[in-house]
Amino acid sequence: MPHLVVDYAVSLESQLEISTLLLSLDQAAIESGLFESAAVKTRAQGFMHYTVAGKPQAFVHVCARILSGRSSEQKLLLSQQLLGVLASQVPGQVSRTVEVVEKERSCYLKG
Ligand SMILES: O=C(O)C/C(=C\C=C(/O)C(=O)O)C(=O)O
Repeated sequence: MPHLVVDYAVSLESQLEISTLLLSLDQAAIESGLFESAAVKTRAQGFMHYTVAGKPQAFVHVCARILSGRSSEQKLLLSQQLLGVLASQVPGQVSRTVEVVEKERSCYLKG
């Protein structure tokens, strides 16, 4: 399954419902047209200690772990759609970042 793994500053929990954010990211991944809706997995982990540029600024980072073989354009579109969710749902002075990481198709196993 494509895995959407969200790291975030726990301070955001006072302004943001993380479960809602995960549902929106899940929806954006499906709308990218790259995945079966049943395949997308999301999870989030809050961090208490963090810095951005040496300051304790809040952050949210999404790592999309997808099977290898998509084009650069497809991966960029996915990143843009996920970042759009962060831009619309995460308020304030927050570092918002997205990356796409490929899982090697030949050794991705399911049990
Ligand atoms: O294997 C599948 O087709 C579905 C799947 C993972 C798919 C991706 O990660 C992807 O399409 O990038 C799965 O784990 O079942």
